[in-house]
Amino acid sequence: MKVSAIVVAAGNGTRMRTDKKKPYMDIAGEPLLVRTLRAIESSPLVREIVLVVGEEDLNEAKLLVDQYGIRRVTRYAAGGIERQDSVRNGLEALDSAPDLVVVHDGARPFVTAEEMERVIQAAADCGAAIIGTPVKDTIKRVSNGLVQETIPRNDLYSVQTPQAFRTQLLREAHEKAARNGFRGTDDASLVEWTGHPVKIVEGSYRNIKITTPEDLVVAEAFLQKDR
Ligand SMILES: Nc1ccn([C@@H]2O[C@H](COP(=O)(O)OP(=O)(O)OP(=O)(O)O)[C@@H](O)[C@H]2O)c(=O)n1
Ligand SMILES: C[C@](O)(CO)[C@H](O)COP(=O)(O)O
Repeated sequence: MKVSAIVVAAGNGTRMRTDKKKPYMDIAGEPLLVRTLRAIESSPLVREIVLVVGEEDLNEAKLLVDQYGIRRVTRYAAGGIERQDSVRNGLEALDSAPDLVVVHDGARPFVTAEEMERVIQAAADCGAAIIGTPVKDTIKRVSNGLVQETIPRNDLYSVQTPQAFRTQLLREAHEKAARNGFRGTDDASLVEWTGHPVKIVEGSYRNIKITTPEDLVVAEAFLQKDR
């Protein structure tokens, strides 16, 4: 079974509020993107990685990959306006047609080989699988500053990446979404929208997305603890 990964790292990182672009920011001595690529490479199942970065950052990304000896990045693609566009560009850049494709955020450096294996196995069984964790907070729907309702959380999950799919299924979902103007914040939502079931694989609260400055503090604390 051939498995390829698409790592999307072409976002603006606006919520991080720094001059340096988020994937190239240093976290405890190493760029965020390098940490994420190493985490993906720790899975023996992933044979090649397509790295999606901002067009203007292609040279910087290639330099990092060389400098840090990341071996499985075989192709690059330029990012799009939204995450969904970046994934689509990554899909188009895939070398051949792998059996499965795993999409992962460049901003999630704490994914483990074990999580990758479980999500890949689940996708091999049923076509589409994603990592998620049960919601810990109480969730309320709010409108105009007023709580409208409290949503029972016993069946709510916070969804992460990696998300793994049969390649053809993900390609068709992206193509259909593009034709119909459907937008989603993750790849699974496109597949769900086509009517195909998506399996949830229980993940870890450590697999955070580095989004705001507080996340850097948490990330450094995790790394400190692991030393
Ligand atoms: N047009 C985009 C938007 C997002 N991403 C990637 O998708 C992942 C999740 O995005 P997130 O970090 O939430 O968003 P950013 O766009 O990077 O940040 P912000 O929303 O704060 O601008 C990140 O690895 C980001 O680089 C991407 O490749 N292309
Ligand atoms: C795909 C994702 O990581 C799932 O949590 C997330 O939706 C991407 O983040 P964004 O803020 O929607 O770009």
